[in-house]
Amino acid sequence: MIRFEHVGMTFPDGTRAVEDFSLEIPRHATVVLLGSSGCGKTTLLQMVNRMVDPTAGRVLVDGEDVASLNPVTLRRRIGYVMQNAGLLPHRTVLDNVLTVPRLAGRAGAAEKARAHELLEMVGLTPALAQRYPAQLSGGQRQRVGVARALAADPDILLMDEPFSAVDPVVRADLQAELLRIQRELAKTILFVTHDVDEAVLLGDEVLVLREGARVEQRGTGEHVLLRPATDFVARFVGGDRRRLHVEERAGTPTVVDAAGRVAGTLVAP
Ligand SMILES: Nc1ncnc2c1ncn2[C@@H]1O[C@H](COP(=O)(O)OP(=O)(O)OP(=O)(O)O)[C@@H](O)[C@H]1O
Repeated sequence: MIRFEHVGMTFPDGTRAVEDFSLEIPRHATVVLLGSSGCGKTTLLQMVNRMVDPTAGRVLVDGEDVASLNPVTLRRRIGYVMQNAGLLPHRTVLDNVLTVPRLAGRAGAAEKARAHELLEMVGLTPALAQRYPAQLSGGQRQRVGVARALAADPDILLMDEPFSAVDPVVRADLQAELLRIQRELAKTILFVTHDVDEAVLLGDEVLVLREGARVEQRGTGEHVLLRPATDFVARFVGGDRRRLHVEERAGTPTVVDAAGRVAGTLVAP
């Protein structure tokens, strides 16, 4: 469980990245922070693993104030997947996945076997384990990033626009893979994106943010699409340009993609 209690962040240069933000993310849920560039999404995410310490309020992980926890120990408990994967270039794929176990002094046969399992889980063939990041495609690198984040078996995954640097087809594959992994592993996921379709697809709950991490709307993705609470949300989720839209099917508001396939039904919040 992750809980933000009235957090604020004013950087030393006076930039007020987060004004007053509160949120509780239940265990095993995926919550998506959706908003345009600079609205404070990354700052919020990084408060959870103490890459940023808020200047107001507090963040709790499983009931503990993260400010009271050692940042290094905390980060080993929390998986972090960033844009462009952030792999170590001079380490093989396998070694990259073993980064956290190695830091914790546990990179024996059992951890190596688990790393191979994780690579398979994210859809990579065993032959890739000995390659270096530069010898992989962007999509493969992102998969390694996800495997690395899972290697310490964390309860929490922080994902900061993890799929934004790949083409739409690879992106759709990675999203499907994440949904499958989440069904199997049931992590608590905080996911940042500026892609509305991605937010609707992945989020049990979606928060639409604007500058200062002000919450314009929160609810299921379908609700945000069907009933934008403000003009800002309506503009942000667009109308005609959406791949996903809502239409009435057999009396039920149904989310349909551009090809007419059903992506979900609307459930009251
Ligand atoms: N170290 C810093 N010092 C000063 N301002 C900062 C710092 N880090 C971030 N900011 C500012 O805080 C605001 C929020 O930044 P943040 O990276 O959280 O936004 P974001 O929503 O994640 O954006 P993006 O989608 O572009 O990654 C921005 O105005 C940014 O310029």
